[in-house]
Amino acid sequence: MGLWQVLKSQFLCHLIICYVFLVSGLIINVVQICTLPLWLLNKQLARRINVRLGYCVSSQMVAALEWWSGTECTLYTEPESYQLYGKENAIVVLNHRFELDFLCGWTFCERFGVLGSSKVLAKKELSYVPIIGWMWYFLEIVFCKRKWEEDRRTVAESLQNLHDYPENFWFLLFCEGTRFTPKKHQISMQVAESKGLPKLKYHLLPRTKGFWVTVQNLRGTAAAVYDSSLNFRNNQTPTLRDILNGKKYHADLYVRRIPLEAIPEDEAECAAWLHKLYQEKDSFQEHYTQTGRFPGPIVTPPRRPWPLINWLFWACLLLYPLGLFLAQLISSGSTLTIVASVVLCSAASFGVRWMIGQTEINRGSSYGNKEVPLNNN
Ligand SMILES: CCCCC/C=C\C/C=C\CCCCCCCC(=O)SCCNC(=O)CCNC(=O)[C@H](O)C(C)(C)COP(=O)(O)OP(=O)(O)OC[C@H]1O[C@@H](n2cnc3c(N)ncnc32)[C@H](O)[C@@H]1OP(=O)(O)O
Ligand SMILES: CCCCCCCCCCCCCCCCCC(=O)OC[C@@H](O)COP(=O)(O)O
Repeated sequence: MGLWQVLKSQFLCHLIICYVFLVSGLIINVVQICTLPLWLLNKQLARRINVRLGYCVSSQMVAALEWWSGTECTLYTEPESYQLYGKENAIVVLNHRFELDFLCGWTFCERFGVLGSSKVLAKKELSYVPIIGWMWYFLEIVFCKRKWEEDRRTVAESLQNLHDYPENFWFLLFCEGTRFTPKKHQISMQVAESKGLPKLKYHLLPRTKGFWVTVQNLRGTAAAVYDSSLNFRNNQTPTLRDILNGKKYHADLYVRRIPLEAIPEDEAECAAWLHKLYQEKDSFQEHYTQTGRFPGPIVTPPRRPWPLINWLFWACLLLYPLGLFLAQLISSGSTLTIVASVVLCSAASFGVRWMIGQTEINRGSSYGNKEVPLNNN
């Protein structure tokens, strides 16, 4: 192991990265709150400002993946489709198997210039996560409770608000609704069987209602669905902790562009279309398992320097006052101040651990884990 690699695994480095993320994130949350009056005066300007503020936060995590861990991301797609990425609004359908799938998604958003404006249909619980969750309110992220009776109205309304969004965006949908575990897979395949649908090997059975409501409400706003399949080389399943430790991975992403007009408007037909899509996605994963690659040509966009520059900017801004504060703290010799600082640091460290825990599959929700009465035809 080289010296640089040893350095990356040091707790002090993680402390610095987390400190910069935490403090800059909270500053950005405060600035976002300050943009509230602007929403009344000039909504489009407020949105554009928030896109850039959001970028300052999300791109720090992208920088950790691309520059700190050095993870490589390869894109398999048709060159004609590649020309359009980042230049139109799109609905992205991605498999949900990895703790880092959202971060790989963000990386591609960054490379195509839509990171600040990227959106997702996210579970409501994520809106309470400090910094990221709070930031998402201002980025008009669509939250759902995963209870269709409650979601059908709120999700449709939030999607309608995106009609006049001033920047190109990608709207991410994890149609599986939860991350893959063997138990959730087993239960969802029982549901598939009860519905007379073919079994999937690499995916959970997709939930079709969110997809239908998204497509219907973004017709005229989004031009296409990007059917995306992610995998990591050598069967690896990286975690956010691995990335903080500077471990390098190689992600492969396969994207097919499907014009939105190709998707049926009728709810039942749209559901059938999505089930067929997931059967195709399953065959792409099988191809990957057999051959170690996805079908189609490779056209990988290079990583860009902006996430690193953004991180360096915040690091310079925030590490200097921290150094001054620590020097003063030590020279003051006040036990009370020292104890108060230690308590504050411990609370912050606990907070970061909790946030990282949100990305871990073994701390995931029980959604899709419960046996359902199988009375569907
Ligand atoms: C190109 C690179 C990528 C670019 C990336 C772009 C942008 C990045 C932006 C941000 C990144 C941040 C990422 C953050 C990640 C956060 C993601 C999440 O939070 S995922 C969880 C929330 N999202 C979803 O759940 C979406 C999918 N769900 C739905 O669509 C649901 O329908 C719903 C709208 C949420 C409603 O939920 P509900 O539970 O009420 O679902 P249903 O009504 O659909 O369920 C009943 C239905 O399902 C059948 N059923 C029952 N059990 C199961 C089971 N175990 N598996 C499958 N199906 C099941 C049941 O029979 C009913 O069937 P039917 O519909 O026929 O009646
Ligand atoms: C620069 C790097 C600094 C690192 C410091 C720590 C930062 C921690 C940030 C945490 C950000 C969390 C936001 C995104 C989390 C996405 C997790 C996810 O994918 O959600 C899962 C849901 O889809 C389904 O949930 P389950 O039903 O599987 O349960």
